[in-house]
Amino acid sequence: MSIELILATVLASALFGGWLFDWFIFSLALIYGKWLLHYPKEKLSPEDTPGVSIIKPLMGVDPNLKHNLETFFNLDYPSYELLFSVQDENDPAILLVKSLIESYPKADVKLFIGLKHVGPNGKINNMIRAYEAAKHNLILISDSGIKMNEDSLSEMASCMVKDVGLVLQMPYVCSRNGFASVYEQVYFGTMQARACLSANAVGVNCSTGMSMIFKKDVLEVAGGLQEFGKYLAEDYFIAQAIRNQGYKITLCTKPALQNSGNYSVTDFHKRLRRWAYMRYSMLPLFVFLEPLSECMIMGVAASWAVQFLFDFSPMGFFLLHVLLWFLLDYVLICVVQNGPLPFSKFEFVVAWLLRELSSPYILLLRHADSTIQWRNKKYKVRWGGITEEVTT
Ligand SMILES: CCCCCCCC/C=C\CCCCCCCC(=O)N[C@@H](CO)[C@H](O)/C=C/CCCCCCCCCCCCC
Ligand SMILES: O=c1ccn([C@@H]2O[C@H](COP(=O)(O)OP(=O)(O)O[C@H]3OC[C@@H](O)[C@H](O)[C@H]3O)[C@@H](O)[C@H]2O)c(=O)[nH]1
Repeated sequence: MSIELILATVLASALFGGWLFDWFIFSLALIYGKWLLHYPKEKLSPEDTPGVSIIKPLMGVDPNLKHNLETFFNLDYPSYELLFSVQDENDPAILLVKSLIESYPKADVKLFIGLKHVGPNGKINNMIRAYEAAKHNLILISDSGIKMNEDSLSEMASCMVKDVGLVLQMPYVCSRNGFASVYEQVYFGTMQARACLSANAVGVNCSTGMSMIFKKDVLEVAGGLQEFGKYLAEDYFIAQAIRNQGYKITLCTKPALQNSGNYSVTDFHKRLRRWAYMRYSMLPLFVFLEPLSECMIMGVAASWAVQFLFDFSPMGFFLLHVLLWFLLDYVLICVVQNGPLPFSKFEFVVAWLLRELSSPYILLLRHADSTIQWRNKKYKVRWGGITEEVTT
């Protein structure tokens, strides 16, 4: 056997193994998702509910912000405080928060204006003063675009049992008008849900910090929130630090409802590109692994592998692969939605195809620039996650 043939056989076997592994990830996500999201967990009794400090870092106003923030004033939870932080004193979000404070005079609310610089991460800088002032040990960090149901906080708190240090809400989205909303929903209900559910099922850190509740005393042992200002992916490193102390990280039984009023396919692609940039820069192994978890890329690679190993028709294999992936993605989004999908099957097909066909391009785009833009700043993330702000 020639060396070329040996190498090709090893490569084809590895790709075929990777293809089987992708179906394992799929199965894990479906089973775990059904178990987690469809079977209600025991609720906390009112006397067992710990107080929660909710930090809302705000930057700018969008058409849904007032409605989203108002849902935090109407939570069905006995003891919580709301800590709004706004870094720029000219930010229109300040007037909005003040008007909500007037409308809800009984709410326990504080507004922090101005940032404390502890590192390049703007979100952390914005939140530090609120974090320091928080009076409860349980802290919920909740991004500006998040909308809560009345029972969302009690669902999250009931997942925070003794050996758990961090509860995350899996990212999902509210249904809004237009195709961009369908597109976001399809992304978070398929690709992201697959990674997030399967990873959490086996204890792999796949943390997205848009809505996460943690124990302050545990984070303090790791240096406090300020310690994570040096990372852009502060959510990933906070989760890692909490886990290093022997605490579990768990997913909440209800997903996070992102409901930003400004959304478009182009903006969403920019956000996905930023996230891919962060993952690739801090965990370079992802440059190879992540494309192989994409339907089209793995389909092409596995089609070549089965032709080489088993003399199977690559075109027939590819079409079967895409069909099965598509069907399982549809089942997965139904599991995540946990109710009727708010769009038609046709819209799902179009959004799914656009997502699957554009994602290799987005993953490639990550390599086009060595810096990344987040809100009004540019950053460079180094291997291992340490980040520096780039000023031009
Ligand atoms: C042969 C195939 C091997 C497949 C291996 C799987 C490779 C991972 C594939 C996809 C990753 C998707 C990433 C999920 C979304 C993460 C969202 C995100 O970027 N969030 C950032 C902003 O909030 C955050 O700062 C970054 C966090 C880092 C996430 C690391 C994700 C690890 C996911 C691993 C999933 C593997 C599951 C294995 C189960 C057996
Ligand atoms: O400079 C900044 C940037 C952002 N933020 C706040 O951070 C939150 C998230 O910002 P965006 O919506 O722009 O970004 P994303 O939804 O992509 O964030 C996500 O990716 C980056 C991670 O660090 C975040 O934890 C995660 O939620 C918002 O509440 C925003 O107001 C700041 O307070 N200051």
